[in-house]
Amino acid sequence: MIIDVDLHHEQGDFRLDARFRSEGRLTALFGPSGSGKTTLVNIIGGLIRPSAGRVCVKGRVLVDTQQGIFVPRHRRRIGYVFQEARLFPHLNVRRNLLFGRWFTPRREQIADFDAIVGLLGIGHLLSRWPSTLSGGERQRVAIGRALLSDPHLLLLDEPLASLDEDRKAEIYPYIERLRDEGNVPMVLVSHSVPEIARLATFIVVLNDGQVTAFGSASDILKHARLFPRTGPAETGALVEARVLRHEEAYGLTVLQAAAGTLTVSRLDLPVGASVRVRLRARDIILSLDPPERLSALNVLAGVISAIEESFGASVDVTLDCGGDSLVASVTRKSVERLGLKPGLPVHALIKSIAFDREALGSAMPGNM
Ligand SMILES: Nc1ncnc2c1ncn2[C@@H]1O[C@H](COP(=O)(O)OP(=O)(O)OP(=O)(O)O)[C@@H](O)[C@H]1O
Repeated sequence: MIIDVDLHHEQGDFRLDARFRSEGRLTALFGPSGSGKTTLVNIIGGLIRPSAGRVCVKGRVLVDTQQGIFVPRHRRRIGYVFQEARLFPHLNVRRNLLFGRWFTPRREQIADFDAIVGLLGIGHLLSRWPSTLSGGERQRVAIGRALLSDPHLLLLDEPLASLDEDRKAEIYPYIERLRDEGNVPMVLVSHSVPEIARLATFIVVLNDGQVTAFGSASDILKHARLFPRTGPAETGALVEARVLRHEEAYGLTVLQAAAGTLTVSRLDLPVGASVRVRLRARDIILSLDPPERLSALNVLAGVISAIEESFGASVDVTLDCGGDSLVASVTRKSVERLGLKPGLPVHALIKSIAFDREALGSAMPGNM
């Protein structure tokens, strides 16, 4: 278990009750403003002492109020990256990075400077001063500095929140690479559904200081009801796929998922590259018959596995498509009219706009 939390905390009028366990390589703490994400991350990092409870990271007890255990922040071996990079302005990038090492005992310094610099693509910045870096570059250096302290866990508290969409898009591939190739698990604070859909392997949902759900990213993102303030617009299924081929003449790329093939706008990725596709529930239409003579390029066959109970106008219908799980948001009237029920074979028409470019791609710019 990477993180095991069971705690209660009170600050002013705010009450936080958090209980979850995560094995995720990248655990997202998701929730609206004021839900308690930063408070929770600060408790894990040792900046706040919880009123009661336990925090374990990789099997090590960091806090246990019953047993009087509270490991101070500098002994936790937890790296921290904040919303603003907080680099030392009087040190160049190389010395900022090396600063990360100072507090790690020499025999425990295993992080490879060149490997981390390569992973984050900051080799060409080493002699630059922080004031000359873009926001995205600064955050990559801050992440590198945190990793060079050989942390057991890296906490990222909305590290992209102050960046514009272009800078965010520039930094996502590096976080994905750390997630997939690095050996330090991460906790990311975020209130963006597209961001967690792209990056998270495990999601903890917070609302008003309560953990309302936790689980694998693909399980959690299916449930629109968990994201009441974002609305159901963003929820849907995460599907892993590979680039099968490019159709240059049409400017298209064909992806292969367990559910079948998916055609999207041309992606700058090599054949064989893996991508993660988010299929939003509101962008899926169900049909009992195989649809013909339609302009939609993406139709997947599946079997209804569940229909969520709901009193609202729409319900979530979950499909099993060759092992991939899809969710369609369907009106209750349509459920009745079409006689939808578990076990029924259906066809899912995916509107082409459902392929959210932000959720596509785990390739580095170098591969493009
Ligand atoms: N020192 C404090 N004393 C009293 N209340 C506090 C203190 N710090 C934070 N709070 C309150 O605790 C609640 C949770 O704050 P927190 O910063 O953890 O939320 P958040 O989910 O990280 O929000 P955001 O996304 O806006 O950063 C808020 O209502 C906040 O006003």
